[in-house]
Amino acid sequence: MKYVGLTGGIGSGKTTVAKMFTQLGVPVYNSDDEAKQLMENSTSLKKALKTLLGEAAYKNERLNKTFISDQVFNDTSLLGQLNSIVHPAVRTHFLEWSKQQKTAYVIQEAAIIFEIGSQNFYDRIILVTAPENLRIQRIMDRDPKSSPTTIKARMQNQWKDTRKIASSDYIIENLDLKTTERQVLKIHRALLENS
Ligand SMILES: CC(C)(COP(=O)(O)OP(=O)(O)OC[C@H]1O[C@@H](n2cnc3c(N)ncnc32)[C@H](O)[C@@H]1O)[C@@H](O)C(=O)NCCC(=O)NCCS
Ligand SMILES: Nc1ncnc2c1ncn2[C@@H]1O[C@H](COP(=O)(O)OP(=O)(O)OP(=O)(O)O)[C@@H](O)[C@H]1O
Repeated sequence: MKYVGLTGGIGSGKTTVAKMFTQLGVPVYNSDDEAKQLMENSTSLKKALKTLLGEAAYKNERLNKTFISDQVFNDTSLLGQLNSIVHPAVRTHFLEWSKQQKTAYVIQEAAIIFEIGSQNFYDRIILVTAPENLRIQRIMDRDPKSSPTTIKARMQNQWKDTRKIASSDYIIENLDLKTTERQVLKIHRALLENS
């Protein structure tokens, strides 16, 4: 079974693309969602996060996402420490999940792959791109609580597309959905042929 990484900056359209692969029968692991599950349900992760960020990291045992975001996306060192607690747990969980899949390849959707040096873990990497101003607009339309400032704070902690393109196997320029769908189908066929 091949491991395919699906990455892209905030608002590029990873989840939109992931859903297209799901419709083709490909199992997709959503790292953002699974990380949050683990951060809320694993006793050891909760303990480590409270030690790192303080008790305010949780509110009624649920992740205090606004508090954590305000802390880490403006402090590279703190974000690095959070990543080093959460990402190994996500990797272990992803590998367990993969064992239950029966397809030629599985996809791990993850916002940061190159940034944490995990590109060599994957057999192939798909990068979703879109212009930065369009990405900001999409996030603001999706989440009224967001602002250009909070979105740019996350972007500051992600590589620019130009840097990621060189090391990716497939690039999806996600502008109009029909063209994106066609690109997804082409990549799916190529991945099946090569497996
Ligand atoms: C800070 C948290 C609680 C904010 O939750 P929220 O629901 O607002 O955002 P969500 O997790 O859905 O992420 C949305 C987008 O933010 C950006 N983002 C999230 N984590 C990171 C990160 N560690 N580095 C850079 N960008 C990130 C990505 O573009 C991502 O797609 C959450 O993002 C988090 O815990 N991040 C650190 C752990 C992590 O890296 N998770 C990602 C999967 S491994
Ligand atoms: N080609 C497109 N045309 C119009 N809207 C789009 C397109 N692609 C994505 N969107 C919309 O933009 C928003 C962001 O897309 P999506 O959630 O797929 O991005 P993401 O990269 O997974 O975001 P995040 O980084 O926050 O996890 C969503 O509301 C989605 O419906």
